[in-house]
Amino acid sequence: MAITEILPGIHYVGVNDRTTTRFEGLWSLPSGVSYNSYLVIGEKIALIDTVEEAFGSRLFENIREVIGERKIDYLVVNHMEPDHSSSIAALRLRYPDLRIVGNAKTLQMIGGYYGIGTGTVEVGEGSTLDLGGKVLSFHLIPMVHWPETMVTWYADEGVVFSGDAFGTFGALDGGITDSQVEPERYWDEMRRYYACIVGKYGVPVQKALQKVGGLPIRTICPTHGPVWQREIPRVVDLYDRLSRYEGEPGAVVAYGSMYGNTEQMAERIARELAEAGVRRIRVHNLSYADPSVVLRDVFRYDTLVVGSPTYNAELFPPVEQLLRRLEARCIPQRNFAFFGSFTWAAAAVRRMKEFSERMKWEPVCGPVEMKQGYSPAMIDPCRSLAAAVAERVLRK
Ligand SMILES: Cc1cc2nc3c(=O)[nH]c(=O)nc-3n(C[C@H](O)[C@H](O)[C@H](O)COP(=O)(O)O)c2cc1C
Repeated sequence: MAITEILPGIHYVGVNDRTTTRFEGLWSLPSGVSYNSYLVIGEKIALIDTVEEAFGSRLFENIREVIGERKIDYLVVNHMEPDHSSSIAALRLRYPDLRIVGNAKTLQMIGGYYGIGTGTVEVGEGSTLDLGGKVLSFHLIPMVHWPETMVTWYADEGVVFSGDAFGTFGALDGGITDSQVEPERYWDEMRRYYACIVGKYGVPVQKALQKVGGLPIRTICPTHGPVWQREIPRVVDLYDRLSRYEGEPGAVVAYGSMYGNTEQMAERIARELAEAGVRRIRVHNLSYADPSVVLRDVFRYDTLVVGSPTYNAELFPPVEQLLRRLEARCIPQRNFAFFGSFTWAAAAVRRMKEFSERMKWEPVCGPVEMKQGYSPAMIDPCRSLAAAVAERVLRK
């Protein structure tokens, strides 16, 4: 079997990106990201998805290494986000007879992005494509996380080409399948990818899981990260819990602070949480923390405590940004508590109360509001807030 052959006639031809610093211009990539693409070889050859345009020549080399001068007959486009579709135009130039397979929404987007309107094959829910010896079928999973998204299913081997579903950040350091890599390295990266990229779409992900969950899957080929075989139960369970927004017992304390006074409240609250028996506590100073890590932790844990100074009669901007991101992700439930500070006219605590009302998160207890500097007088109120939060975290 060739080095890239995952299963007979199915090859990994994706690439690693270790140079882009921010995915979507937003989310950090401390250990890179892979753009996965797969060749399915029957009597005819299909390529499933492409890679980010800047890495197109490497994709073409990888394809050539597997099939030499043979032609690709079909490109199946599961997902149109440009990190997977932006090599389509170059691929078409290289293989002019290539037919592009996608659903109606996909084909419309291919026209809009790449000006391609000919040599296409439109498929819908349950359509099949016979490669001669290998039959692929297509199943729509809209809004995971774009409207045109679909998965490709190869029933004979139980392989689902799942697009971004079940994907992770993190380049593939040598290994391709989960038995060739250390899976532990990827769980936090899967959470971070989910929270940043897919997080808003819990309901469509649940629908997709119900649809795909009915298939006897033995291999998941996502568009980012390892190919899943051994770890499928864990991967599906993680996606299920993330898309139900189910947090594990644990508390995130996220705060902003200019001069350290609100920070001292945060430190006190975290210490009191630990004293009360909470073991999983993650404290983030929002001016410095990586926003993708904060989002990951909020998705992971069931409790969130937020602190903010008043800043020009509003929340401190990094706190405001976090709360907006949480609102955008429609997280239905978290144990929530908040604290804040001001010097002459308070606003931060009021804004956080309004946030909890918009989210329909019933706060665990009343807020702690501090006027001017931190002093020992703040210890008791911080302890009371932490006690109420700890009781909720430990109740499970
Ligand atoms: C640029 C700026 C704007 C501020 N705006 C307000 C305000 O509108 N109302 C208020 O009561 N305090 C205001 N403050 C005072 C801060 O709220 C106060 O310094 C802060 O709560 C102390 O917390 P910290 O030490 O954690 O930064 C402002 C401070 C700065 C530096």
